[in-house]
Amino acid sequence: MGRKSQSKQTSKKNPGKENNRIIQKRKELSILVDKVLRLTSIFQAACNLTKSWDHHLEIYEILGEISNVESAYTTKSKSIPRRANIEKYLKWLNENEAQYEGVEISEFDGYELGLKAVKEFKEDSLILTVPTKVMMTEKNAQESELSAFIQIDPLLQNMPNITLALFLLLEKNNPESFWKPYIDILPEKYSTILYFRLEELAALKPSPVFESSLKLYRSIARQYAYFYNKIHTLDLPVLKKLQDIFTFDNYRWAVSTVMTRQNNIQLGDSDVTAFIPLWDMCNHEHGKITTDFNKEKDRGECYALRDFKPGDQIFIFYGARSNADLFLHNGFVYPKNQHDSLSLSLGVSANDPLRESKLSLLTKLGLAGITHYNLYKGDNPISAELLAFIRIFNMNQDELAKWSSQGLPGDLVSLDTSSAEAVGAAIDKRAYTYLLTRCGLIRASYKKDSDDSEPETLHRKNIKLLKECEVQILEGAIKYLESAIQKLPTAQTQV
Ligand SMILES: C[S@@+](CC[C@H](N)C(=O)[O-])C[C@H]1O[C@@H](n2cnc3c(N)ncnc32)[C@H](O)[C@@H]1O
Repeated sequence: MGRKSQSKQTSKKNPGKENNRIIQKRKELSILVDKVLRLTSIFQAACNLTKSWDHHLEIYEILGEISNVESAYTTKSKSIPRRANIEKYLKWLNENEAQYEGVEISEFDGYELGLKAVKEFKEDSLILTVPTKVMMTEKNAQESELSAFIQIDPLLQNMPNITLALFLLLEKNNPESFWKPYIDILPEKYSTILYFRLEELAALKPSPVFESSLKLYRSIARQYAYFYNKIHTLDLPVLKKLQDIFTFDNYRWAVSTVMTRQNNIQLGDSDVTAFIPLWDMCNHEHGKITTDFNKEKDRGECYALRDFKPGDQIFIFYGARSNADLFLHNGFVYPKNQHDSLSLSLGVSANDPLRESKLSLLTKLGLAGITHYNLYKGDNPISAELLAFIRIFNMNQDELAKWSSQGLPGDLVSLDTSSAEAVGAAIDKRAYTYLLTRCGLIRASYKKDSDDSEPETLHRKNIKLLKECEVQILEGAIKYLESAIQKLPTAQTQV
């Protein structure tokens, strides 16, 4: 606080002193940013989890220092709570011919803002339309002053979501922005892992999302450092504008806004990444995709995925995504998720004497490069690919030789009964038993860390829900495998 107000006064009274402060800030930051770049480039993907975590601690600490330096030198303007901006937002939408009759923006417990029906909507009826002109898209970014940077930056050329994040930052800092009413109703912060404290991230263990979270954090940290350097070394007017706005805190906000609100929409001949106002006020529930782009009318359209009565929250279906995906990229967990899955890390050990034969059989089936297989929620937890892996993984030398001699051993990668007969109960018994043991061990690892002493924050709530869903998947798979083993013909199960 003290440092911030000091900075303001100094700049008015003594511009020379202010210049020195800026130089000092840049010096401090460039040392820290270099550290982030070095740390994020030496990292080996094959590191074990303990090393990944130690590595994360280092990155996290340096980013903490970066945030401290950046906030000490920045005067934060007072922001108006998003709810207070709803009226202006709706007026802007009206002026730009968005249609949303019978719909209100409202607060819903556990969802923040959402859309409320104030009249009845029958399933498949049109709820709202959003003209292209109010959407903020990667195309707008390409047509803006940012284009000079996009043209010379390979990262931006290949990652439209990052382009959109930088464009959003520029527009947020532009009081004249056409999208100001939209930007003013965006959340101030998010429940993505970029906002998690260390203890919260650690509480994700043993979920496989722990590892994915460290990866995501590392990648955003590296992007931040990469862009920091570009912004402060390249001589482009747009980058001069970004110099004061581009802080780690602002970047994680922009990236999280994109992660939680982006849509892909067919504009012209291409698929573009876009923010679609109003449409992106809808929260998710299970159902069918009911959002579309109407080329003739040049607008996005959102239809009712089911009947909604006055007073109901209007939901849309975000797509068939696992809770791991929703947690990581959208910052929430959907307990009734019918598309849930759990990622298992599986591979042939370097010490396995039959490694070469197993890998060559996996290669034939196009599975050699796969390091993770999904277990699914519901009656069929095992995919054909996972079944193929556990079958091959559990074969002996003779079995490997037999199956390798075939052109394409399609029966190995099939859930059909006839294929199971061709593979034989002996292999399947070993395969299922192996997976059962593996699932049992993973399930047991979830028991250890039920720490209820921590306050129930949204982050903690999501972590708890995610792990409960993962345990459910594991228990479903265990039941399925026990029953599958029992159903195998006993006479043939001898090896
Ligand atoms: C596209 S926005 C929807 C509007 C958002 N609720 C808001 O206040 O701006 C997506 C975000 O809404 C929240 N959300 C959406 N569906 C949800 C659900 N089923 N349960 C909990 N939160 C949800 C998550 O925070 C997610 O990142």
